[in-house]
Order: sequence, then C-alpha cells, then structure tokens
Amino acid sequence: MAPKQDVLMIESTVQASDTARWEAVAAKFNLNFIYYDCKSTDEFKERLKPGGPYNRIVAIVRNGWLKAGPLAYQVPFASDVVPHYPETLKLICCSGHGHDTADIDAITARGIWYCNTPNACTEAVANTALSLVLDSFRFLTYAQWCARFDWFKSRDLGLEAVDPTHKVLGVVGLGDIGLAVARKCEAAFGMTVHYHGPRRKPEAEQLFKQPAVYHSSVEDMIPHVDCIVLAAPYTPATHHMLSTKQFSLAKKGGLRVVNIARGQMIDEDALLEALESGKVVGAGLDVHANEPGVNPKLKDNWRVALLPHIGVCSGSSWENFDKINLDNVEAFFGTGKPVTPVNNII
Ligand SMILES: O=CC(=O)O
Repeated sequence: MAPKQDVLMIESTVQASDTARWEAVAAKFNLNFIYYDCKSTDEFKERLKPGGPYNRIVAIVRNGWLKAGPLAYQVPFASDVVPHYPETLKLICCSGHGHDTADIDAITARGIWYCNTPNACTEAVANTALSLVLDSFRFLTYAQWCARFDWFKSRDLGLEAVDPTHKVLGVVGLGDIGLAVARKCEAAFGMTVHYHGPRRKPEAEQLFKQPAVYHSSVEDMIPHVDCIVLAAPYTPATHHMLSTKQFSLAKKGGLRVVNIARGQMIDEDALLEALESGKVVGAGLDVHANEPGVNPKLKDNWRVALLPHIGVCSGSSWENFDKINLDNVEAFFGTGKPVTPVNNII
C-alpha cells in the first residue's frame, strides 16, 4: 500500500470543522493529518528540513486563524519561509480573502497551488464596515466610553455627530466585500455610492437606485464623498493610498475614513494630522499598520473607533473557511487542481 500523504493542519483555537467530511476525505485519499504547533517561524523552518517532522508534507491547510499567543502572527507563507518548503509540497489552502502575507510569486515558482477562501467572510466584514461607517458619523464608541466613565462628556457630541442618512459613500474596491458594504449603506442609510478601483464595473453600478459613480483615481473621488471605505487588496499600489495629499482633498465638513482592508493602506501619521486639522472628522478602523497592536495616538483620539481586526470573526466565516478549504483539498487530491487557486500551476 502507498504511504500516507502528510497534510499539515495549521489549526485555530476558534474554528469550525466538519470532522466527518475531513475524515472521509482523509480515508479516500490516504491522508495523514499532522498538526502545526511551532512556537516560531524559525522552528517551522527547522521542521521542514530533511529528517524533520514536516519534510514530507504534500499540503498545508490553515483553517480559521492562527492561535493567539506565540502562534499568532507567524507568517508561514512569507518570502523567507518559501525556500524551506520540501519538494513534496504542492498545495496551500489558507482561510481568508487577502493573501498579502503570502509570497505568491515565490510559491508559484515552486510549483505550489495557493488557494484563499473567496467570498467566505463577505457578510461578516461588510457588517463590520456598516457598523464602522455609522460610528464614524455618530461616535457611538466614544459615547459608550462616556456611558461607562463620564456621562456628561457625551453632551459635546450634540454638535459633532451627524447622521449618515443620505450622505455620499466612496468605496475603494467594488469587489465582493466593497459591493456588499455599498449595498448595505444604501439600504440602511439611503447613502449614494461613488467608487474607485482599477476598472469601471458598469453592471455593479446599476445595482443601486441611483447608479454608482466611478472615479479612476481616489484623489478624484474624495472631494465628492462624506465617508470613504477601504475594501481593496493590499498591494504596492495601495500602500498609503490615503495620506496627506488625499486627506487635503476632503470636502467642506470633513471626511470620515473606514478601513476594513489592511492597515498599511493608510498613513496613520497623516491620518492623525488630518484629524487634528479637521480634514478628517471621524474614523473607524478594524485594521492597523502595526498589528497586533494599535497606534497609541489613535487610541487617544475620541473621533476614532477601533477594532482589533475582527471584521471576519463570525461563525458564518469560520464555517465557510472550513468548507472551501475542504473543497480545495478534495479537488486537488482527486483531480490535481484545486477549486479556488489565486495562482496557476501549469
Ligand atoms: O482580513 C481578513 C481576510 O483577509 O480575510
């Protein structure tokens, strides 16, 4: 009988798992699951070496999020790790939409499929964005603080807070998540929608009562909108896409800034200056430039609502992660090709 094929499972303390289906797939393709428990990326590299316990792995599956504590924020698919992968490795399945922490070019050059889990957490992230949009106008997070610690400070909000009702939303990235955010903001607040992205999406524009307006640059869009939501992938082109120049273009009354994409897309120093000058009047940030951790000056600013990158954290996302990872493992071992690769292995 052929030896079992090792699959390295990077599990999470919080994850959904269709155990019966994983067991059935393991039995069908003679898979042996081994479980990642490295304390550091260096330990991971050691274990990938000849004679090491991970030296014959055929697939890596990162289900859910990495555990908190020493395993959190290890980056097992980064440029410095890829050269350590054994020749046997042919498939990586990683929960989540973004794949900016994986070196896709290097992984592809090694002949390894890389799959994300598209559309798995659209609903969860879009709902988080909706809440942050409201917060960026109404400062409800600050009001919570007042309820706990200083009731009468909340009275100042009477002059500062406004409603998002019938205001203009500007979405950067009208993909699955950006579109869902825009539709929710239209349905909940009657907001009209402008958007920016690499190309116009005429069909998506027509999904709104008042067709969405396309701008070929973010600079062109900012003077038209009351609130900007970042929902695009993080790439060299989107690094610091909101900085001093962009904030200076805010319309009278000020801009609100919501980020549910990646922290490095905003220059946080420039954001703090824009909050100081009144170019930006509210912000809601789920993601941060230096995760895990939040800029202390942002923490001190009552106009900023902060979350610890939990946009995705909802049971529906975890169930979808597990299902899509399973679909990819099953398709790869059955046909040689996974279902949702972001790269192409010829
Ligand atoms: O941040 C979450 C994701 O990329 O899915």
